[in-house]
Amino acid sequence: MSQKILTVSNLAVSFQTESGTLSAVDGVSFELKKGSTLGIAGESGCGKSVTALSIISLLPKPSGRIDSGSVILHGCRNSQSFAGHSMLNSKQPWPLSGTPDHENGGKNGNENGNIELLNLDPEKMRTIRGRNISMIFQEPMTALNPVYKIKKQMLEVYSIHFPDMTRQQMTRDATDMLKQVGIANPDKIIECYPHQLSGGMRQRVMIAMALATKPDILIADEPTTALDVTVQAQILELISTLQREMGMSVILITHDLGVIAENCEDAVVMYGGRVAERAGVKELFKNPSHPYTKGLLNSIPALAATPKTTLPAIRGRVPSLEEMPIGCRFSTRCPDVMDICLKISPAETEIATCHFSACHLHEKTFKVANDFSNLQPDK
Ligand SMILES: Nc1ncnc2c1ncn2[C@@H]1O[C@H](COP(=O)(O)OP(=O)(O)OP(=O)(O)O)[C@@H](O)[C@H]1O
Repeated sequence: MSQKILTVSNLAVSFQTESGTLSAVDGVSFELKKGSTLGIAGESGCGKSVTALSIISLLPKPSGRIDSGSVILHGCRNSQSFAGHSMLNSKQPWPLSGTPDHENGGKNGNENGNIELLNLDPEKMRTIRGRNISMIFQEPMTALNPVYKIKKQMLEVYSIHFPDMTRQQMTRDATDMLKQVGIANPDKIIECYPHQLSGGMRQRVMIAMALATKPDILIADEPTTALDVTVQAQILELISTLQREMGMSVILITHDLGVIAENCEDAVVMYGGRVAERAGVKELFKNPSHPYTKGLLNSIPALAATPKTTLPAIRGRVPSLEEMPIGCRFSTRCPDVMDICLKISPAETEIATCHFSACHLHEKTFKVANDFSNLQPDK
């Protein structure tokens, strides 16, 4: 059984808007295994980014709010023990388990180094963010400051997390890191402004910044969407190489199931802010069960398909949060919709070992993960 590094349980997030309180993420649960890659897939607006931002407390304020749930970081490193080290020179992954969380004072953590990240003190969350969990975004220009050189922005990461390092050490480590992400002339590039670099180079710089602290977990939110196809493949390959070298765990967010198939061990398929299906990738692709997953898979073009083949698309579009249907959120587009789907949200059902689907079609056949007898019609 693989060791877990992150457990998300029943996460619920809402936004306060002019139309009222809108539920963006509702009862999302999954586990990230140590050293592995978990893919989160789904169409635009299904709650992938909101889930990721909730994990590191970066929901837009004040509108975004975590209503309930739990996010546990397992085996959190004690940051005191490595303050001032030049981490890039270490060939070993940082110890991930058994370190007591002294910093946490026992408030959100325990003696196994498990930390509840929701409602963590903002100061402590800042330490976790970057040091333990880093995130890279779809469009690096939104994360890089256009008016500062790469050097200033990279050194800021070091000075926040390793205040004991000298400026010289920081510059050396930053340059090494740029080299590690495949930038050929790092001494020159570090003196550039973001706009002087290509999209692929900027994304590499973002990855270098995110990995400068050798985080335990990297969250990559559509890291290649803004790039052309060849650069996409290079960036995904780079992430997976660095993951192996650093012993990192990765959450890879994408709308592309092909990317999930090639890069992930486990996958979560989200729809309308809920988990439709989750399983190991091999199992998911071999035995897709939720009508939404089946629809997504059917719409992937096959290499062997004849030209002009019409792909079966999922009818309709993802509803906005204001118009989300009661009952199953996929009911308005589902080819297998039944009466019950219009009234009651399906519970997650374990349809095979570690393979969960939230669909009424499966509840009668398989053991329901939650107690179905207590389910009430949605209001
Ligand atoms: N600040 C906000 N205020 C109100 N609603 C929001 C806000 N941010 C996100 N949402 C809504 O939350 C839902 C989930 O958004 P999210 O960005 O997580 O989707 P996503 O699956 O990541 O989509 P994409 O692939 O387009 O990034 C969407 O309906 C979105 O409109």
